[in-house]
Amino acid sequence: MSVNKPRGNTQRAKGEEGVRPGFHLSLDWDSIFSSPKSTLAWGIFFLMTGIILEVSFLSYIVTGLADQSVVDAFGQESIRDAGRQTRNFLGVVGATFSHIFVYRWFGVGALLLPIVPILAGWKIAFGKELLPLTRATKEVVFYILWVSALMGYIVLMSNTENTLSFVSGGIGYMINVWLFDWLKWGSILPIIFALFVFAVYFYDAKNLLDKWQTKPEKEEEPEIAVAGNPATIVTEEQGTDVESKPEPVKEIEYVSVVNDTYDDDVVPETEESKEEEEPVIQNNSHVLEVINKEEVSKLAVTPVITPFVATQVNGSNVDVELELEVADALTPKDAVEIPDDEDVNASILREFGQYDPMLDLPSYQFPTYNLLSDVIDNQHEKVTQEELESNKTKIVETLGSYGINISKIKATIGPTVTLYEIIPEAGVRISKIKNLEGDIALSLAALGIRIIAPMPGRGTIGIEVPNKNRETVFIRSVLMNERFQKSTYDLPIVLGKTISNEIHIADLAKMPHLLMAGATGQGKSVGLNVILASLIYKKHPAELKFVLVDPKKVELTLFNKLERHFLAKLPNADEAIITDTKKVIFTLNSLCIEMDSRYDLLKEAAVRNLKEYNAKFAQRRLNPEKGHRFLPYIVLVIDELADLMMTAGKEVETPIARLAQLARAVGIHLVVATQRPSVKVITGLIKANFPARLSFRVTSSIDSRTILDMGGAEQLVGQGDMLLAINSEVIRLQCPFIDTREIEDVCEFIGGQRGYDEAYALPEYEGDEGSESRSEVNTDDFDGLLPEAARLIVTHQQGSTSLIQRKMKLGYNRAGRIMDQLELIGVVGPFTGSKARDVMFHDLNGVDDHMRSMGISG
Ligand SMILES: Nc1ncnc2c1ncn2[C@@H]1O[C@H](COP(=O)(O)OP(=O)(O)OP(=O)(O)O)[C@@H](O)[C@H]1O
Repeated sequence: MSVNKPRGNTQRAKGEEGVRPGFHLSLDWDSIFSSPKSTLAWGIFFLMTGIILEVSFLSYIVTGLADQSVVDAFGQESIRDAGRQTRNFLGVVGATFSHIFVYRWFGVGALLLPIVPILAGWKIAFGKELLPLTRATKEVVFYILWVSALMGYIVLMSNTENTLSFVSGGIGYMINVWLFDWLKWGSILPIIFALFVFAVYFYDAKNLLDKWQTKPEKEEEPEIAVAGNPATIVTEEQGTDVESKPEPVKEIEYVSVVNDTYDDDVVPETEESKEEEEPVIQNNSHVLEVINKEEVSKLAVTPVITPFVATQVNGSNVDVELELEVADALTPKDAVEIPDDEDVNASILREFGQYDPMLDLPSYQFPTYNLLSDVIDNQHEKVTQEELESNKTKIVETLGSYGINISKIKATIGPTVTLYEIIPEAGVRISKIKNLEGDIALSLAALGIRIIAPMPGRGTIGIEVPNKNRETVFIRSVLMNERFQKSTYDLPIVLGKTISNEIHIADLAKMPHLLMAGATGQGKSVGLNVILASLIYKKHPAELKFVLVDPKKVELTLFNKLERHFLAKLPNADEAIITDTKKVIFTLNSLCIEMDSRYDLLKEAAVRNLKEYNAKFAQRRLNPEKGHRFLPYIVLVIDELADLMMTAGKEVETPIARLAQLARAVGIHLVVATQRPSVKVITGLIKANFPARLSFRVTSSIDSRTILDMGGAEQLVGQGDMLLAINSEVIRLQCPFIDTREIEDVCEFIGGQRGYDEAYALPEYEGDEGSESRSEVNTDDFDGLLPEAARLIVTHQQGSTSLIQRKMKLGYNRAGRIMDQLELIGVVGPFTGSKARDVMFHDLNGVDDHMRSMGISG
């Protein structure tokens, strides 16, 4: 727990010189407080402390004076003797504690003190709050002092200091002695005033009073209380407040992510708005004041938020009626039309705290690292001195034989390759070295030479030579890496180890999509699994959903177990992992609908991206009654694009391109892998929208150029050796290795936990039934020129009615009818306004086959 860290630091600061440093390093406060056993032990410790204090205090109240002499004599006689004499139920310890807390300090008010350790202990031990801890602690502190002061007044006024001073304790008595000098008997007034101020601020007494005043004549008054009961009374008793609600989250390691997701400055904003909105709801004169302050929009709080309250309190609509009355008194129209981005319902926020999606699955446990194999990589020396020397000599000799002299050479040993950086003598042209790439490779007799001339930002020329013994980078080591664990990215993914053995972590949310290519067996599937595992280890199921498309049918099936935690699927779909091309088309279109509806929500909330939207939702500034909901990130993973493009062409390309173009801001990100990085698969449209591209080894430099816009990927050495190109930067990385068994264990670990009732539901795609019934379309009514028009449209790749009109010399009406029929049979997309319709086929054979399958010929 982060709260404990300072303790470790303080210790270090104080006793650094005197204590061996190793001692401090071995104290892992995090694990002391976070392991289940120690949490239970600490919880019970606090519980016991609370109980001991309470028993001691109660006992002292009964036997206090008798024990006072024992406590006073403490230190002058043996503990044993003192123990025998004391009458406290808990002996000398009980008597001493009570003497200090009751007699010296707080009097009977001290009886409240043990509530704090008891609540804290319960929370630590059992992970649940009996009452909200923060709020209860504040109350306890206030009442201890207040009761002490009140008792002090009574004792002082009744002149019973000698017999009853323990009732008020020293503090309460002294307060009254001081007040008495000023106010005589009137010193009770500040004491009562303190209670009043506390009640106003802490229980929002003014709000309650206002509520009571605005509808005194209403018979429904008691009903409101009843309707509000389940939520209101519970919260009042429990005293839920903004700070206390998110506390359970802190107990899971997750807190850093939560903090990142929601900006810190959110809280003060909420606090302010709390204060300002309350008058608006209830009192006309306050409303006018607010208008003067140009905070008109806050009026919208009234009608918009109340239905939300109503739902929260068992669907009662009493509050709704009340609030509409107030709004009518002003300008109801204005009030309704004001956008709801100012809809901050302070009372809901105060009562329920910030919305925390993770509380849907409060007991969710993140997968542990021991599910991953802890093989320590080959301990033997990876690259020997001889290997380095011999490569160096060969490089120097080869270049020398072409008249290129080197002034300096430096080697960096990476997991898969060693980078030799050379500085040629002055006057040598870089292109000359680049041209000798093949010759150098030949003379080094090694596969996978890659020459980087010049190394960006280094002023050198790099030659990467594969190591004889390569290192496997195991997933466990990278996921346990501190940089990954502390990463604050929204969607952190580990991509691999760089040549200088650093872990390369990227934020998929910023990428914002990733295109992967690689010939068969070069590590694509392992790479995809690594990406999925990174996200699973960092994200709570409430924050992230996967849409998994696996046309190969075998690669992603293991993730099936995550269905009720991390997967999203179409309603009525049997399997969450999509293997069928037709279903892929539906899913992609459904994702487009999800994207559009998310955009609508963002627009209505007047925010620019998903993060801002969710933060606003968490602050309860968006009304679920209006369709607002917490939006998890969605990551669409397609394991084999080539397959889909070959079978469905435009039908797949168009939605993918649309998602890639637009979905970033609404938290939908794509990871698309393909074996064949040909231009037919990675079309210009797709490529243009995937700025981040990753290539494992490919078979030709043409493929490398298609995916990376540069050669080099054909020179990689396989088994996860890869090049990552983001914008114009290219990095060579070794992908971590994750085994099928490890994936299986992780998925089983998560799948075995309580999940959601079902997978995250994607919106229904209406084309669903439409396309199913395409084969049942009555083709008899179709225009005889339909096949010809279809070919014309496909040839020109332009879905326009005027094209049919011009080329086929038809009237507008007939051409229009034909266009509608083309849409019906799925050759063109729906009408999109002024733009031409999308053409769903890109070759004549495809469209002919399609028409034949529908019984249309000609
Ligand atoms: N990062 C890695 N580290 C070590 N070995 C790896 C790594 N990635 C892949 N391999 C090895 O390569 C083999 C093939 O990997 P993978 O199944 O990921 O290839 P692929 O590109 O998905 O092939 P295909 O397209 O045929 O499914 C793995 O079984 C593993 O032995």
